[in-house]
Amino acid sequence: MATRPWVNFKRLSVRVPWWIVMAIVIPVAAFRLARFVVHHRRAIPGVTAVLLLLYAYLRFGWLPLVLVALAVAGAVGLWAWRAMPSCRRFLLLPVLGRWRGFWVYRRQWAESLSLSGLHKTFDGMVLLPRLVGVRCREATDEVTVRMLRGQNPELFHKAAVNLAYSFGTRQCRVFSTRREVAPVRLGRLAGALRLVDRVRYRDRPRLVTLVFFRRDPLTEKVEPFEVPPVPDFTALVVGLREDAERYALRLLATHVLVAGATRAGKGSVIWSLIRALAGGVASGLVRLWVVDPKGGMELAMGQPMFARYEYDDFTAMADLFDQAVSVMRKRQAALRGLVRVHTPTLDEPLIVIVIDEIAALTAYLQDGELRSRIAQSLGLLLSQGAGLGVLVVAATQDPRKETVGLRDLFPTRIALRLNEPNHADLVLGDGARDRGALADQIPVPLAGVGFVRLEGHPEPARLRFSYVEDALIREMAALYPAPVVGPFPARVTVPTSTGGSVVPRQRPARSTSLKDGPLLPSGLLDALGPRQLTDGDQP
Ligand SMILES: Nc1ncnc2c1ncn2[C@@H]1O[C@H](COP(=O)(O)OP(=O)(O)OP(=O)(O)O)[C@@H](O)[C@H]1O
Repeated sequence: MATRPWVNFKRLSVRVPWWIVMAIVIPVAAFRLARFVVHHRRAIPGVTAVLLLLYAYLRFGWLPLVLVALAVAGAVGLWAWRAMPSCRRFLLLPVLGRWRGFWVYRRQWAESLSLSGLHKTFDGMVLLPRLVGVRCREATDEVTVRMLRGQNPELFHKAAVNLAYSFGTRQCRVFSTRREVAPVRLGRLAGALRLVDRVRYRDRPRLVTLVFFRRDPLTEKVEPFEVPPVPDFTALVVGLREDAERYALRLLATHVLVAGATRAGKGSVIWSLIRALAGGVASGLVRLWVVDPKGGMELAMGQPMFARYEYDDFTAMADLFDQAVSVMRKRQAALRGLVRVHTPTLDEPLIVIVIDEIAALTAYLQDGELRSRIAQSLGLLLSQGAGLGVLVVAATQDPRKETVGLRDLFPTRIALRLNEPNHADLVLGDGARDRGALADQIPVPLAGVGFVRLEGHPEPARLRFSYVEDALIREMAALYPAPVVGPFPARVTVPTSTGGSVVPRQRPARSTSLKDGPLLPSGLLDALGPRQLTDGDQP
């Protein structure tokens, strides 16, 4: 016998007047859509595409949608197969940015910012910083935020950790200036483009950029980069930044101090830099004067690349610095009134003095007379040598003033793993640690990871220097030996992996005059400007 239902829903149902519902829903939906499009003009192509697909579906059914989906998937697959980098840059990362902007950031914005203490109350209203845009990079999400009136970037620095965890990441860095800098414009339209750039890249103090890390690209060892035949002293690629972009060090007219606890990877900074300069070393445009006071433990393998190499005789080291001062003085006399920055040429090359442990010369050296002689010469070089093409690149384990009294004379400073929390401020300047340079928290296995100040950015950037293995150093030494020239010939033997030593092939230096023009890349010539070239030079 059929059982009757307990409740007969059909009898309870009410007839819906659909025409009334549609008369309300359609205008409301149209109005909201129009408002969305007005507020998000960039979404117009997407909205148009969705409306067209909807129309196609209503008119012709599923088939057109399936065909469009197949065509789009095929085109994207082909693009990714043939040119993955451009596909990532122009399609995949922007799409990811849209998605994460909507799903991760906008959806949780009010809650996360309020709970992180970044809201304010005014006139009975709760105000929140405005999310301006989200851009995905290889490893990071860059979220641009307009601060409220009465806020400054320091508030965001303090809230950075809370923000990171609120949005499901472990690390958030706050930058108060633009992440990207205006490109160097060359060619016919350069003038007009520079004008556009001045507007486009103008300073906007009320915007901060929150950089959230989806993954840390610095946990993997960074492979050495290719050796440029002509080094660009304004941009020597030596490492990888936390946003997975290459880090280029500007060596032109600066001195570099590398500070790091023992086994922090100071050697990898020096070798990455030497590798980036190797092309210039072989051509004679760069001369490396190397001082290795730890008895040649760190740098001996690259000896053929060095125009001068001192590792056991402290008097010879002091002489080397004195000779560097006299080169500097000669250049001063020759260039006085003509240029402000020396342009390296084969006759007047860039002299880079590399010191593996500067404290061994300025603090630990027992002979007080020699120590003060070295300190005086170094002081002169550091205060006057940069513009004259006599540069100092020094490493130290201890960045305190007692050990490196000349610390503040190094304009470019790199902090690797450090022993004390306050050492980051000593190296990178006051407040660096508060702005994210947690150099004392770099794990021991992450050798070669450190912080630097990028030009124009108050917040330090995190990066990892490339690791140049011993075998590659030997190969570099054989491929890019310094040309033999007087008056300071290098004492050259290369230790081999089997314990013996060889004398590498060395080429005589090619003499040139200023008439041949400096062997510099166009980017550097542009940076130096036409005033820096003497009459006979051909850029
Ligand atoms: N950039 C790097 N990437 C990966 N591993 C590295 C890197 N730099 C150094 N290392 C590892 O850390 C070890 C110590 O490196 P390195 O000798 O350069 O440190 P250091 O700071 O110069 O040491 P010391 O204070 O003894 O002079 C190396 O043997 C290597 O295994």
